[in-house]
Amino acid sequence: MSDNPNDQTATPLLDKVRLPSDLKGLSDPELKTLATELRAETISAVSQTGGHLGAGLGVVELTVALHAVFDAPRDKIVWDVGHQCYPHKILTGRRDRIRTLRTKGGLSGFTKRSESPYDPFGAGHSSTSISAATGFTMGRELGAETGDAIAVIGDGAMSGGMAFEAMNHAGHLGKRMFVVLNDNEMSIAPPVGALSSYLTRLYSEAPLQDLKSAAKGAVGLLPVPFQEGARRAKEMLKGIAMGGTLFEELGFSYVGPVDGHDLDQLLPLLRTLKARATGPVLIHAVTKKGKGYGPAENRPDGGHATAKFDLSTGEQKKSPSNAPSYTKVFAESLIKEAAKDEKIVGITAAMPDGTGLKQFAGVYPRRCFDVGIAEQHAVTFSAGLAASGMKPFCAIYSTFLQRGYDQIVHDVAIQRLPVRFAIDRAGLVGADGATHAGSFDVGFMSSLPGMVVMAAADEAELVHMVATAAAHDEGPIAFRYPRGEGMGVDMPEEGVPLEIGKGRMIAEGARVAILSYGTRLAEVLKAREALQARGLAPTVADARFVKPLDTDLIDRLVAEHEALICIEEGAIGGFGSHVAQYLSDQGVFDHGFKFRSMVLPDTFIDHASPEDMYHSAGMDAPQIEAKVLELLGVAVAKRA
Ligand SMILES: Cc1ncc(C[n+]2csc(CCOP(=O)(O)OP(=O)(O)O)c2C)c(N)n1
Ligand SMILES: CC(=O)[C@@H](O)[C@H](O)COP(=O)(O)O
Ligand SMILES: [Mg+2]
Repeated sequence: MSDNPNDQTATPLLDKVRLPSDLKGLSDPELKTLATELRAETISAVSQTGGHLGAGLGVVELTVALHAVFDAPRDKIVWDVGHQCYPHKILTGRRDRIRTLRTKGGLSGFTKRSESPYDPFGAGHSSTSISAATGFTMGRELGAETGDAIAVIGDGAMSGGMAFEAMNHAGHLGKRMFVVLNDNEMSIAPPVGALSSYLTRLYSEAPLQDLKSAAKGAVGLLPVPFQEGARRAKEMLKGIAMGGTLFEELGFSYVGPVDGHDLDQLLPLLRTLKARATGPVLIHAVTKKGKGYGPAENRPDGGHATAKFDLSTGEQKKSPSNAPSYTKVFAESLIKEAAKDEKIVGITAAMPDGTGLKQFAGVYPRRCFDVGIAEQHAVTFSAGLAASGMKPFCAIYSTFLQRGYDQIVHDVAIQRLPVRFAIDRAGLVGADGATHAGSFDVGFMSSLPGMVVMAAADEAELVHMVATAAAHDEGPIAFRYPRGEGMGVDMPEEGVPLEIGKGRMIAEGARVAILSYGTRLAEVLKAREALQARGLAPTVADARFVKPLDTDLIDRLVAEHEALICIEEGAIGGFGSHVAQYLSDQGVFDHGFKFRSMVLPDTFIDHASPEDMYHSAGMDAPQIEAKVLELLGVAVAKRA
């Protein structure tokens, strides 16, 4: 990168690499140097962009080894979650754009098929890679023009149910494919449960430096005619032990544990496997999250995600906050409610920090459960708790709750069990992009009979919604709130349960009424101010509930206005659709009443700042103002 030979970020070898094919001519010592440069480049890039750092640093050597040995894009390297793929992006023709990561128009922070042929499968959510790799494998068996499939999956992701479903199937199919288990003994938080202890046991009982047992079982991978070659392979497999009964029972040959930072082990191992493996193989690589960058290694989460930071100190450049985050407000409110009711418990699926339940666990450790990356289990576990008489608050990001939908329908809603769903990261989340957008929960929760569904317009409302959920024992209830800071409103001392199914009037106006659901209310009020300056101030109300709908409020808005606009941070099929259904049932449209519903467009919106994303969705204050003017037939000059 730099011409200065003293510059620690000088990357002379990496500068010569544009595509994985450029690695083929490099010697093993050169590949080691390349790994050092790749790590430096990754750290330098993320210091300028922010993003997922620790996971990528943990797979630098694996990335180099996989690209040196396999032939992407014909061979399909499938990164689980995809948050560790920045070094892979640098080696696959995207280095020139790596400093655009997660920004508008820039590279995605995850693998993405539309971005590169070297990303054979997109991700963002966990535990999908083995299923996808099995699909590629069977495609090849059925004649598709594709090479080997290699899933690279972390120990956290491996604990997700899908990973086991896929291992079970792939083992049964018995076809040649590879799973690299990248075991850094970390999820975002410390990993949960028996699988984690099992993996640790595998390498504590067969330490990495155990050379004798290393090559022993590798012969088992090989077809009989290759036994002679196998003896030579043994030599190459130094440092590798055999074990992993669990994986073997599932039908995989287990190879490992191997030091995932040692190219002297990784390269010969992968070369041998590539040359000789006949069935499904699991390679257990032991790595360190944040490897090679002190500030990341020393963080309790291995530097999982970071804001932009100072390269020399690792100090993050976070903008000062003006208000508490919604997550914090949720956690503090739940702690207060739990002090009054010992039946309240918290459930998170591997996101104790992200959902604020770590704070709750600090006060009520016995009443908080991290179930690991297992959203389906989290929902049904909550249902079981509710059936036992407890009051579970199941706190899951909107996007990850999608994975537990059948459980919400079948285990919670049909049985009318009072599970409280705290739906964080509702709406557009910004840099994580479309895979992490919380766009669909309003629709999928509100379509369920008996489900009470709320959205907080600000952080004070959230406090009351936590209290409402705590008090609601009649059936399931959900409340949603966005990522990031609140509005900076005055906070109540204590939450007061809201009347179920009742909204609130915010500002009286004339001709047009805007009924807002969720935190777009702030933009609506900005639009109202602009319209007021034109003498056209609309009425503004906050629906609070999509289910049950406040039909009294809607009736009043219809009776007193010539037009109604609904707005929400969600996709088609949510709040606006419920209101439209109600108005249609009432025959309101028969009399020419004007109605508009402002929802997210029917498209997946790419990563950008949340403000940019809402602008491209047509949902910021000037766009709301324009919608009102259009409804009133007031002509205005087109905005850029
Ligand atoms: C379905 C789903 N739930 C939760 C997450 C949030 N998440 C992203 S990465 C991660 C930890 C993954 O741990 P691991 O697979 O061990 O990878 P590492 O970060 O340690 O490399 C979690 C919980 C997710 N992406 N998808
Ligand atoms: C990769 C992943 O799924 C998580 O790390 C996610 O990016 C966290 O999002 P928040 O930053 O909103 O907690
Ligand atoms: Mg891990």
